[in-house]
This record gives sequence, C-alpha cells and structure tokens, in this order.
Amino acid sequence: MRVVETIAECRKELSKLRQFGGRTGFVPTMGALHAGHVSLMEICRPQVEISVASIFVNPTQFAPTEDLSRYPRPLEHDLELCRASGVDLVFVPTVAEMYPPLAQTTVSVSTLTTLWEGQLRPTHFQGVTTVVTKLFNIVQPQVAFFGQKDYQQQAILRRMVQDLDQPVKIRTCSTIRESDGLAMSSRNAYLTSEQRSQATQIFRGLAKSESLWQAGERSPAVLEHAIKTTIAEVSALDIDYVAIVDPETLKLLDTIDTGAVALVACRLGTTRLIDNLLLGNARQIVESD
Ligand SMILES: Nc1ncnc2c1ncn2[C@@H]1O[C@H](COP(=O)(O)OP(=O)(O)OP(=O)(O)O)[C@@H](O)[C@H]1O
Ligand SMILES: CC(C)(CO)[C@@H](O)C(=O)[O-]
Ligand code: BAL
Repeated sequence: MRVVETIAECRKELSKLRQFGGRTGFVPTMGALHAGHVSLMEICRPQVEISVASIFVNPTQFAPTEDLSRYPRPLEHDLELCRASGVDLVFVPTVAEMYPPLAQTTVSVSTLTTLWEGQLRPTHFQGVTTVVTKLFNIVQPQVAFFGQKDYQQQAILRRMVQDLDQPVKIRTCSTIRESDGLAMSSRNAYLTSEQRSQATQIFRGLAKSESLWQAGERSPAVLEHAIKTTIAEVSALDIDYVAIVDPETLKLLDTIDTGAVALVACRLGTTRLIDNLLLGNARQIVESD
C-alpha cells in the first residue's frame, strides 16, 4: 500500500497502478476510521482492480462553530486499517494542498442541500460537493463508495454526478452498527459512557417505525410520531428533526406509495448524531447506479 500527500504524487502512483488497465474504486473519508469505513473499503476492493482511499478532514464542510479543531486524527491507526483492508493507495493531502490561497471555485447543488442537514448546517454540503469533485478529479475513479448513514450526503452526490456528467458511479453501502444498534460514526468518540448508552435510543426509535411498517402502517405522520416519542423517552436527546421523506427528493411525504426514508438528527450534549432507516422499496433507489 502506498501513502501519498500531494496531488502530483497521487496522479503519478495512479498512472503506475493503471499501466495494465483496470477499474478504480474510491472511498473518500475524513479518517478516524471504524468498521463502517472498513466495510466501504471491503465492498470496494473485489469490484475493482485498483482501490484508493482518501483521508482528509475537509475544513470547508465545517462551520466556524463546529468541531474541526477537535475532530479525531489518529493517522497511524487509520493507515493500519487501510492496509488491512487491502487498499492499494491512500491519499492524505494537507489543507494547503487541497486549498491553495488563490482557490475561489466551489461546486454547489441547490434544492437538496437546503433541506434537513442543510438547514442546520447551511455551508456544509457546498464544502462536501466541492471537495468530493476535487477528489474525483484527482483520483478519477469509475466507482465511489459512500455510507447510507449520511443519507442526504449520498443523495446530493448522486444528483451532483448526474447534473455535472461526472463519470463516476455512486454506490451507497449499508450502515454498520454497534451491537446495540447505534450507527458507527467517528463522532461517537465524543460521547461519555452515559451518553453512549443514551444514544442507542435513536436506533430504538427507528426500529419502532420499522416494526410499525412491517405491521402495515403507511402513514408518514404515525411513523414520524412513533420515532419522536420513542427518542423523547431519553430526555438528554434533543431532536433536531425526524422526517419521513421521499428517498430521492428528500421532500416530506403526505402519503407513502412504495417507499420512504426516515431521517433523524439529534443532539446529545455537544455531539450531533444522525441516522436513518429505509422503508419499503427505498433500498432500490440507494442501490441504483
Ligand atoms: N456506520 C457507517 N456505516 C457505513 N458507512 C459509514 C458509516 N459511518 C460513516 N460511513 C461512511 O464513511 C464515509 C466517510 O465518512 P466520515 O469519515 O465522515 O465518517 P463518519 O463516521 O460519518 O464521521 P462523522 O462522525 O464525522 O460523521 C462516508 O461515506 C460515510 O457515510
Ligand atoms: C465525503 C467526505 C469524505 C467529504 O469530505 C465526508 O463528507 C465524509 O466523510 O462523509
Ligand atoms: N460524514 C459527514 C461528515 C460531516 O459531518 O462533516
């Protein structure tokens, strides 16, 4: 496995790896890797000849009030996990490499980025779409792997590659969970042990809507209420939103025809946690290319 820090080195290594042809798969991350990230790398590897990961805590997707400075950066451990996952190349650029002082170009997606996470983090998705476009331009993958946990992010990136004719297929991979159901997330490291056990209530809320769905419930209002009241049993959890939305447009649904996604965001102390659940045929949408 090669680790490179500059765009020039990354391109050079990629052209060596590509001399015999083959498809390139790409897993972009912000590091502090856990089993969720490892699953993306393990799903990527058998599908391509050349697998690439990136580790970059992208400053432009953090608001000034957010956790950029305290975001965990255990680089050596991250590289060990990449090596164990069989990745060929890891790109670990510096901020100066990705954003030279004269940089002034951004990529933005409109309506989808104004909803949900975008309402609470108004500058966040423009940072994501800009850095992911830059990474796609540098790595030039045929296929890139993202987690379902960040549901809105993958929906926006799917829109972006279609709208800008970027020649990359987006694959969305299932959320990996702790044994009590909490979605794995680098930010879980911020939780105290008490908060860690409280956090699992988010999954209990989603599981409640799943069992109602299985029993035939199709009212978005009933499903939303069930999630909210279950989460509210733990008073330490402050709900930012619970919404039953269309899997593609992320707009609120009045009725559910065939599928929906339940989106949840909560605050627990100073930590924000997000999670979601696919209902009905929503899986077909996230599994489409
Ligand atoms: N539990 C998970 N299961 C599957 N994929 C995941 C999981 N958590 C994160 N990912 C995916 O890994 C990729 C990199 O995400 P990132 O480095 O931001 O990790 P994260 O755990 O989501 O961090 P954060 O806590 O900051 O949101 C994204 O595509 C993200 O959706
Ligand atoms: C896609 C991403 C690597 C862009 O910085 C980030 O938003 C993430 O880790 O989900
Ligand atoms: N996984 C999403 C990255 C972020 O919250 O900044």
